[in-house]
Amino acid sequence: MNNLFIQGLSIEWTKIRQDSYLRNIDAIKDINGLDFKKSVTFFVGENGSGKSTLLEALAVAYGFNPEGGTKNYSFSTYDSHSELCDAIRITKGFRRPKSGYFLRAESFYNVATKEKEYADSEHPSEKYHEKSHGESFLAIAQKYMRAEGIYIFDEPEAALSPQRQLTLLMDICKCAKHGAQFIIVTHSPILLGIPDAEIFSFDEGELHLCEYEETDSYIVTELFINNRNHLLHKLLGEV
Ligand SMILES: Nc1ncnc2c1ncn2[C@@H]1O[C@H](COP(=O)(O)OP(=O)(O)OP(=O)(O)O)[C@@H](O)[C@H]1O
Repeated sequence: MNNLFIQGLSIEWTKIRQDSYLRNIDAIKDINGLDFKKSVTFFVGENGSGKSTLLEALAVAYGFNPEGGTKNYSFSTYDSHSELCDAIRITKGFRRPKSGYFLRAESFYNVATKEKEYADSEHPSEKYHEKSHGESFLAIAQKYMRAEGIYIFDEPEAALSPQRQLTLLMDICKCAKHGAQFIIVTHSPILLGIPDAEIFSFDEGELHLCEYEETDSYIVTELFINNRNHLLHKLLGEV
């Protein structure tokens, strides 16, 4: 027993159509239950391996808007979320989060637009559209991240420089140390380095736990940096 807000999930496959594409995603199709044991959980894997599909379903089942934001955001510019959202059952802990945010790179523009619309004199807009992509992304993460919150992030590194990824890493560790929970899809070898995190890999079929050094993000980055000339020669030949 731990004190996480989201302790695990299960999928009711009877609620998913027989011809649904979800049944063809190798890492998802055999999931019955999944337990979270650490305050920081990562989903890693190749493009198209199903990370965002599972993360989005988890976020929506927990009460977040499919396109992101706080739990108070309620809008939809397009209805693209999968039937997995209705089939997921979340095991909740006994604590209630004091804050929360579902951050996703792909619909961040729409969330920033809504933030402006929702603003009033008591809650002035942060004018995210007037900041650079990376500046606004980090600003929004920092505005909502605090102790005892629940945070579901889909590729938060997408707009961030390596230095700002380190800033985000520090903020995540600080909040996690004080009771926050993070579930994060990432390709970033920097963020994945967060100590004592649990990493679920969506590669090689069934979803499984792996070590930092076993992730492609680490292996490919390490290989490239330490063997750049050799690797480029192999990849590009005499071109
Ligand atoms: N509406 C849909 N209809 C059919 N297939 C879909 C649909 N949405 C997603 N898929 C497929 O489901 C698979 C998983 O997609 P998902 O976005 O979860 O991948 P991902 O691991 O998050 O990838 P990335 O790292 O590129 O973000 C992909 O093969 C994708 O083409």
